Amino acid sequence: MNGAGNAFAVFDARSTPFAPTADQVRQIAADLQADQVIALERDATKDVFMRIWNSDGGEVAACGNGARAVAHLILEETGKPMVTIQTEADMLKGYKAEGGLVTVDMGSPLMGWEDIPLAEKMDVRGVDVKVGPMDNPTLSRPAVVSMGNPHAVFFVKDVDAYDIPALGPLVEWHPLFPEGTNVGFAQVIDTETIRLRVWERGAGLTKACGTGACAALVCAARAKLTGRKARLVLDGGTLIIDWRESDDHVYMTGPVEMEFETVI
Ligand SMILES: N[C@H](CCC[C@H](N)C(=O)O)C(=O)O
Repeated sequence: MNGAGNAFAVFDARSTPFAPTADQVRQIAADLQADQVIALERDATKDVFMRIWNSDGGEVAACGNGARAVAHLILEETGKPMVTIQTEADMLKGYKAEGGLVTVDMGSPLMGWEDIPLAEKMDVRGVDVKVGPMDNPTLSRPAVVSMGNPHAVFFVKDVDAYDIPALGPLVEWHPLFPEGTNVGFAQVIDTETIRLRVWERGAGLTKACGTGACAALVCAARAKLTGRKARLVLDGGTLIIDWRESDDHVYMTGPVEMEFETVI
């Protein structure tokens, strides 16, 4: 399945257990050119439990576009107006939106150093990660936030001016991030539009990143660079991110496509 350019291999494990090894995940992701591998499992109280592995084989707790793809599947399957998806990180709600789009309520952003997590106690507004020459760093002072997974967002003048495959890994596994981090390169176009490219933890430069889009909007709004709702323009598509004051939840809306389905 494809969510705004993010490619997923989704396995329905509600009847047949699916517990791949890291090597098997890597092989599946390579064979199907998937950014993440996702397994749907039964859940005692929610419509489905969603497990997520990055293409490097590591299991993670959150995947925004993956949640939208799963929401689309379960909304179609059940005909319900809203579906609940449990992940390691949070309980998410999925809804049909206008124009065949799908919305997922991603819950509240987490901003404590232990939420991200960071390697030491600090005010997250003071994170000073430098990349490149110390006297004239290529990147510095990312905004950091967790959407159930860690994100470091650099606000830059031109996202296309950066060698993301060279710079991304230097931040992804920086010692300040003991569990690694996703690395966003965000260019504020206007108060309602952000151009975003993401070097994903465990998956590299992808065409879209749902939690990355949420993270970039939250960090931009927190810094008063945009309002609390904006269009996030990624290489693979556009997401509407709305960080609502009413409940502090971040709502992500965008396209989902079933690329092909098979029985194995
Ligand atoms: N690479 C992310 C997981 C997938 C995130 C992305 N595909 C999304 O849509 O949120 C991580 O390691 O936290």
